[in-house]
Amino acid sequence: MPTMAVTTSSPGLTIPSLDVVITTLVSHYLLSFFSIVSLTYVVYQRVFAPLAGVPGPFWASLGKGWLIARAKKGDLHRELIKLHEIHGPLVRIAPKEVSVADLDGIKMIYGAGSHFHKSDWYSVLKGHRTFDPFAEQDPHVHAAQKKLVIRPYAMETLKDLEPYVDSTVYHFISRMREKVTQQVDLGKWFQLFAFDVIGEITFSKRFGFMDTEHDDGSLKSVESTLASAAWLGHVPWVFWTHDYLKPWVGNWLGVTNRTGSLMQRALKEVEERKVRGTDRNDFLEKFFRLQREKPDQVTDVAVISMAAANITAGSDTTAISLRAIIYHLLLHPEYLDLLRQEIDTARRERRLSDPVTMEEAEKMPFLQACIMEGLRIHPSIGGLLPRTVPPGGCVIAGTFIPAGHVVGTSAWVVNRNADIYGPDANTFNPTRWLKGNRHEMQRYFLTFGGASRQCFGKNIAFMEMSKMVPTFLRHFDVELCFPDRPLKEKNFFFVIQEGLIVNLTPRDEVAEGQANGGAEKEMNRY
Ligand code: HEM
Repeated sequence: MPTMAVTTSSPGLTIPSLDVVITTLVSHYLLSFFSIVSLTYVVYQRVFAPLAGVPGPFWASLGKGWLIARAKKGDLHRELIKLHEIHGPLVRIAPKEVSVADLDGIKMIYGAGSHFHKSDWYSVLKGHRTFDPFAEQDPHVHAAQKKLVIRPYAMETLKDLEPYVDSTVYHFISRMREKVTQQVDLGKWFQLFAFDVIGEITFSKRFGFMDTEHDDGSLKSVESTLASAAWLGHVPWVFWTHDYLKPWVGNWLGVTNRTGSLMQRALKEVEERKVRGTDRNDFLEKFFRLQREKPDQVTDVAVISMAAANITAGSDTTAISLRAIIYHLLLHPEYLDLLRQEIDTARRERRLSDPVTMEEAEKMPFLQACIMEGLRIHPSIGGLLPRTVPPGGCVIAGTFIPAGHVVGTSAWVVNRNADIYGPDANTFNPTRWLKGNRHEMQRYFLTFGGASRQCFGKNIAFMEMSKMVPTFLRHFDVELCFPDRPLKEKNFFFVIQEGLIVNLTPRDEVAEGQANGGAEKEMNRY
């Protein structure tokens, strides 16, 4: 029987029963209560909160929903460019988070010795790992870890790694020669190359992706890690709640791959190497040498973690950069011609090896300019590099931002700053690196992060690109199959492109040289 019966006291007049009255009143008051709380919250965020005066999307000022939606859609970098064009140097992107395009502010946040430390966004990447320089938030722990493992990444040790990069570049070229009659997904091949080269320099063992033309799941693993971290980082409590409940609910988050399958791969390689030994001077050997010097501090966990970091931080990032450089050169034949001239002149003058050496590449100013410009126009990392405001707060672009709030800059925004790069900052123009104020341009160049937490692998990445780009272009004429179809891109912290499909034609002189020499021969000097 229904409980909410009504009683009729006289014809035409209906009196509700007591429980109906109570239910109606409660829902009415609850609704009013929530409306008042919500309204108060909106008024607070829009009028009284410390960041109320900072412009930005309406929904961003009220919660993390806007950021999460962008992270899911993968367009945060493009949105930030637009928003800064509209609003100027500061944009509020969450109730307590600001995107900064102000140059003094950027220097303050990322400069050497900065007190702005990595925000909680990174905690989801770190999880329970005890050794992880990339995601470490504590500056003292980070400094100690960096000191222990940075030596193998230094410029002086690059020479040891060069032959490993050479053999992988040569393998790439020989695989491309097999593809000259087909449409080639060059973007995918750069990714296979970038993973194989990391395998070679870290473990003296290519992963074999270029041989099989696909990977063993590692590419997906990195991608799902980043896609998941990109949104979870904005709500770390979701990650930690899931972490707590995992024994009962299972693993639902891709970000845990960073501590899962990739670590397992690194672990396997390290264990195998311990048994097998080696006479090669690759990364693993360099880490083992550090371990022999300080066995208590450079633990097995540290070695495995750094090997895994090479894969996650060094593969996709390099592939993205190679795609960007070649794609933009193909879109701008005038610059491609200039680069070809530089390559061909060096070759005619017998100043060019095959593959091109690091030393030779450094003497090619236009090549270096093209690499810098590709890195500028399409930085691999499109996320915000978020940092927590230190105690005492800070003033950026005349606005006070309290301690504990988050500030950050995407390289996509600052790398397009017209005050630094000129009025054509939005277009690919390598000549700016030859005639512009290079020092000033490099000072704010955020593609490899800020000085306080700069990329460990920058030198290695430059070595790979400096070899691959001229060697590839001396071997092939390259043409976009679909010049009118822009590449698709998705920002999952890394801004990954899709659709770099090309036709390759072998360049005759080189083809002859190679026919005589064989694809896998070491370094032929012409
Ligand atoms: C073109 C290629 C690359 C680009 C654009 C790039 C970019 C970056 C950026 C922007 C950061 C700072 C991230 C942040 O502040 O949150 C970073 C950090 C890092 N990168 Fe790279 N990277 C590249 C290649 C590599 C390679 C090849 C390796 C290793 C072999 C590597 C290892 C690292 C490590 C270990 C860190 C953490 C540094 C720290 O926080 O102290 N990267 N990278």
